[in-house]
Formats: sequence, C-alpha cells, structure tokens
Amino acid sequence: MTIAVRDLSVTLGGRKVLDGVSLDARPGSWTAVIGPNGAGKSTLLRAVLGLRPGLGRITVAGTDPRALRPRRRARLVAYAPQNPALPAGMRVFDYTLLGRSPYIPHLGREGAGDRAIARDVLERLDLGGLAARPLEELSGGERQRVVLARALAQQTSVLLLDEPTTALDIGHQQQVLELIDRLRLADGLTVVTTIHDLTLAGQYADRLVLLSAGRVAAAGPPSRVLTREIVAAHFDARVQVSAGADGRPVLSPERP
Ligand SMILES: Nc1ncnc2c1ncn2[C@@H]1O[C@H](COP(=O)(O)OP(=O)(O)OP(=O)(O)O)[C@@H](O)[C@H]1O
Repeated sequence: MTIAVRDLSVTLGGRKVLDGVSLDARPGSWTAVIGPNGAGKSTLLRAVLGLRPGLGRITVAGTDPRALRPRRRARLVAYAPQNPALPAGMRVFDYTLLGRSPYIPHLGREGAGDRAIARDVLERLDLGGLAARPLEELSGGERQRVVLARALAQQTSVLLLDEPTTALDIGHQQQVLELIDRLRLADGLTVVTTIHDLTLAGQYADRLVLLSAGRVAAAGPPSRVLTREIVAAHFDARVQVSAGADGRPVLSPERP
C-alpha cells in the first residue's frame, strides 16, 4: 500500500473527532473521502501529515510522514488545503514556485528547471495568463487552482487534496479532475481527496471512504458506497441513484 492508516484517532478541543479510522490506498489509486459536514474529512488529511495530533499507525510509501522533516515530507506528499492563508502581495507565479522549495538547497535559488515546472503547471490549470497577478486579486476559483498548482509543482507521487473543486464552475471542476486523473495514470500518482460532490467522487475515485461522526461508515467501490440508503442514513438526504454511462453511480437530489 502507498498509504496505510490504521486505527487513527484524533482528539481536538477535548472531543474525539476521528475514532479508529483506517484507510488503505494502493499505488496509483484515487481514493475519495466523503461524508457530511464536520465528519472529520479534513482532519484525516491533516493528521496523515502530522498537522493534527493523532494516535494510530500511518505510513506513506513505507515511512511515517509525521516523523519526517518538512522538506523531506514535502518531497513525498503534496497537500492542497481547503482554504489556506495566501501571502499578501505575492504573485501567482512566485506562489506556485514555492512548490519547488523542498528541492532548492539552503541558501540556493530556484533554477530554470523549477521555473519551467511552475510555468507548465500554471498552463495546465488554465492560469498561464494570471502568472503576474497578485494573489489577493484572484477570484475564489482562481485561488483554488493556484493552491493546486503549488501542490502539483512539488511533483510528489502522493497527492492529498482537500476539496479541490468546491469553488470551481462545472467546466473547471472537470478540467481539474481530468488533469489530476491524467497525472495519476501517466505518473502513477496516488491521490486522496475529500470531496462533497458525491457524483463527481464516484466518477473519478476507484474507492470511496465514507466518514460519519469520525468513523468509517462505509468503504469500497463507488457503486457499493453511493446507495440511496447509505446517503439517506449519513447525509440525511433523499437522492435517486442511477447508473451513468460507465456504470458509475449518478445521484440526483429528490425533493422530500
Ligand atoms: N482545532 C479544532 N478544535 C476543536 N474542534 C475542531 C478543530 N478542528 C476541527 N474541529 C472539529 O472537528 C470536526 C471535524 O472537522 P473537519 O474539518 O475535519 O470536518 P470535515 O468533514 O472536513 O467538514 P466539512 O465538510 O464541513 O469541511 C468538526 O466538528 C470540527 O468542528
């Protein structure tokens, strides 16, 4: 397994936010962590990186990322948080270039190769025209893609993405998810993403992990997890589930 989480528990503010969570991700797979608001999805990603204190066993490519120095960890796993604070006054290109910092020697500077990678990632995310723009002048969807650009510039084999598409219009959602999928297939990336859109989760992920109140309530291929009954029980939502063109589940909300 590229990622193995065993019996992970996280307590925050005196409350158990994750309780005995396990997750396995095979090399080159795409896992979507789904669940209602407050279920613990973001906490799971942060705990894997050691950004939240957790009890339990975690390995990524055979090592515990929590034990690594930040530079080494950033060469192993790239993480795109949901709403990171962006440095004021910084331009899009320089922010993307920060993704290369784990490779730049101390007191060194980024080289032509690093700048070419940053430019390429920005082009692929439809952000080439915004490279010189200060971060604070971006729209919500542009900001979200820039955060992803920085993570992709790290060129790691494992990507942890927290809600990478929430602020994006339907076209950019598809574009971003297709790009991630192409990178996954071409370079064998292992992807774990939290995502609220259940149909999109089912279209792209091989495996879904449904968190509910800090526990794994269901895990498996999309057609086993995205059933009308499971969605009703854990999201308190009424949906119709039909099979899409490739047999993957498509959810349509139904008015009660
Ligand atoms: N630093 C903290 N201190 C106390 N409680 C916290 C802290 N961070 C998160 N929580 C709580 O932990 C629970 C899980 O939060 P988390 O952000 O992981 O949920 P989520 O599933 O990602 O939710 P959403 O879908 O709303 O983004 C929530 O009830 C949240 O209020």
